[in-house]
Amino acid sequence: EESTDRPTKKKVVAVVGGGLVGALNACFFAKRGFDVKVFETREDIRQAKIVKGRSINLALSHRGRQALNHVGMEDKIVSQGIPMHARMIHSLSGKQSPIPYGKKGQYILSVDRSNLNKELLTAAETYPNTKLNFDHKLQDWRAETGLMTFVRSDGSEEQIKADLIVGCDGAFSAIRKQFLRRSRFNYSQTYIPHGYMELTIPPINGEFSMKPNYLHIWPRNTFMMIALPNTDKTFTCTLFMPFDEFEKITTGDEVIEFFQKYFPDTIPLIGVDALKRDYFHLPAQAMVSVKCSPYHIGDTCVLMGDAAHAVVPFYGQGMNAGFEDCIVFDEILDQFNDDFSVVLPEYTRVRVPDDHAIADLAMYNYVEMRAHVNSKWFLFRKHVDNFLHFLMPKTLVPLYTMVTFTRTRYHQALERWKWQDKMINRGLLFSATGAVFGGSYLLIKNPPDIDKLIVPAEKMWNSIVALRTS
Ligand SMILES: Cc1cc2nc3c(=O)[nH]c(=O)nc-3n(C[C@H](O)[C@H](O)[C@H](O)COP(=O)(O)OP(=O)(O)OC[C@H]3O[C@@H](n4cnc5c(N)ncnc54)[C@H](O)[C@@H]3O)c2cc1C
Ligand SMILES: Cc1cnn(-c2ccc(OCc3ccccc3)c(C(=O)O)c2)c1-c1ccc(Cl)c(F)c1
Repeated sequence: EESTDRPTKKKVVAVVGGGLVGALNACFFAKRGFDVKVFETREDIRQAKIVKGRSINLALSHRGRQALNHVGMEDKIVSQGIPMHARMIHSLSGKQSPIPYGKKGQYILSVDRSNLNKELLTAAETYPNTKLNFDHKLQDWRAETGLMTFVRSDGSEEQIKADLIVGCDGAFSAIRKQFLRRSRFNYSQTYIPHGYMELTIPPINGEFSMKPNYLHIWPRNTFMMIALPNTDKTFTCTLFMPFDEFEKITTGDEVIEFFQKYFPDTIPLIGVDALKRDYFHLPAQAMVSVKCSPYHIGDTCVLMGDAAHAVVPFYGQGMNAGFEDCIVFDEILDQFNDDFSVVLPEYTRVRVPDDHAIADLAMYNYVEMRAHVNSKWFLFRKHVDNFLHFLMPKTLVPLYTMVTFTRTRYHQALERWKWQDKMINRGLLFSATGAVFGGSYLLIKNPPDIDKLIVPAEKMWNSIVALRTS
């Protein structure tokens, strides 16, 4: 007779990848009472000296904050971040133009990547039902049995079985490899021609050398640079540029010549010697966009974070989307009482359209900024967005606002933006037609002295053309 008082054995959830999403996911699953085992290929970064390579700071916005809030981490992480209330657009002449994101409370946060990862790992470790296993690299796994093989840095192997495997092992996921061998698994990856490189703006006399509470942007069409503030009063600049442009610059003098031409105001801020040194410190890094579906296999495995959807960083949403994955999965676990056989397919059905939408939006931003966006155009577009939103706050919400400051589903934000764009174009068309007919009527009624009209019209046209092309 099965004893009724024996507690049902806790299901084992293996989180592969102890990066930002994996560490947060461990907290989500641990909070639900699962037996959570995290496997991370790297050593414990809380003991390691420096984490090389990846972007040093990130923009945390509403979606990511909501996920942190769910596991009680929002206040801690926000307190260690720096609010950015507006964009600060740097023109070629060095003029700085702030454009607020919107209402008072609407700001994004610059957070340190490594510190965030450490805090989340420590938070996961506070749950008695969570075990962190570092120096565990997933080598292989089997969907049929849920059996995983990990290899250690000493070459030894370890086999682990779990009820659920959560692949949070990033854009080059080893978990996803098994998905690629299966029929009807859709996969696409795109490396963009741009690379990125990080540079540092040090403090001046112990103080920030630029206004700290801004997302600093130098939009130069093909070349773009951003700077996010750090708590040590430095800024981390990220230079985005085509690889073949990076490759043309081979000497320190050529670096200075390039910055003199495109980002002259940053030379005294970064420093000539530092610029010459840091530019050659690490090679430019690649950026890849990965889309796939389904996100699950049976009731055994699910992909989340960059393992499911790596996006180009031109919307500052990759981590926020991965963090939101955790909330969505948790909500579906609630809905279907932790029944993985129902939860996993439902997660794919609900989440794939949204993660694909943000991947498309990020790529769209990249293409749009690369092609059209210099500082004048950036300012014009954002002021138009803010003006239209001011006129009709409920009807016309800027896409950036929906994506960054709400939890509007990404695919619905995209659809709404397309609808709004159509309305604005129709509106512009309607008012232009009205102006033409109305103007013609007035002209016929009382013809003006045409010579006085040509000059201002030409000036207006030239300024519009200049906006688009200079
Ligand atoms: C230049 C740049 C700027 C960015 N800026 C922003 C931003 O401003 N805002 C934002 O929201 N996002 C930003 N992102 C995106 C963000 O960095 C990623 O979306 C986020 O790091 C994804 O987290 P993740 O945990 O899914 O993957 P990762 O952070 O890649 O973590 C994966 C983890 O899995 C581990 N791992 C890998 N393979 C294995 C294996 N076989 N076995 C075990 N462990 C393994 C890795 O060591 C790593 O710890 C940016 C990205 C870049 C490149
Ligand atoms: C890290 C982070 C967080 N958010 N954003 C972001 C992205 C795009 C934006 O507008 C696109 C646009 C401006 C003007 C016209 C069309 C589109 C805005 C904005 O509206 O301020 C903010 C970034 C970011 C990341 C990389 C680059 Cl290169 C960059 F410039 C900013």
